[in-house]
Amino acid sequence: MPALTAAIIDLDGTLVDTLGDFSAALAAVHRDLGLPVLPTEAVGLLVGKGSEHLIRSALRAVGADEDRYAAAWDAYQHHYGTLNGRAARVYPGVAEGLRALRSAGLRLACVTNKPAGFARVLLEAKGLAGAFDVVYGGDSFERKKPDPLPLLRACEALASRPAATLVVGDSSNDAAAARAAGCPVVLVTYGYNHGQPVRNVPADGYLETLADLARWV
Ligand SMILES: O=C(O)COP(=O)(O)O
Ligand SMILES: [Mg+2]
Repeated sequence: MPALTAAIIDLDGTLVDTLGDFSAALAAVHRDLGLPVLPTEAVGLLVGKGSEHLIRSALRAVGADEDRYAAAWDAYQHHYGTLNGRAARVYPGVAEGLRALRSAGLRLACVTNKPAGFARVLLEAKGLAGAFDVVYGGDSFERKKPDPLPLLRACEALASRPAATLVVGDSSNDAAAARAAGCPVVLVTYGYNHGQPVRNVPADGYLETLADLARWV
């Protein structure tokens, strides 16, 4: 691997455990619509492919009609906006890992499938915003991860070649986007990964915590 000049880090399941926020917001949506509420573990299997996917999959999981989607989307914007960050916790080792990358001179981007507005508010609330040169969300470009587009745009913004830009994520979605963009990728072992064992996803390495990033720079 060439010397790294930048890193692109995923948000949900990598920097912050947001499952409590997702679960509370979806529960409020389903209550508003008079639908059954999904247990948190079931929500965890649906996180990582953006809000549209999450809302649609949750409706499908409780047997609701497709035509409830527009109302569910509006309710979700409201509830997630209100609850954003409340039940979310920064994972152990994150502050240390980000410090190691910054002190090695790397430029940093946060690229998530979460809408950019929600992502920026969450990073700010958790004291992580200052670490990042740019933050992009699932609504920043025409396509989201696993498409490589958001990662390629982040490389441009950071003036870093993909081969010298390390992607750090928690799911097959991050790995597929990184591979397609030509970026090396490491995956954390504590995230969501759609409920599948993350070590089955091909990657350049696996991290117990982001503090292990010190070995990569
Ligand atoms: O699906 C989401 O909203 C969040 O996904 P992320 O893992 O890309 O941050
Ligand atoms: Mg993630």
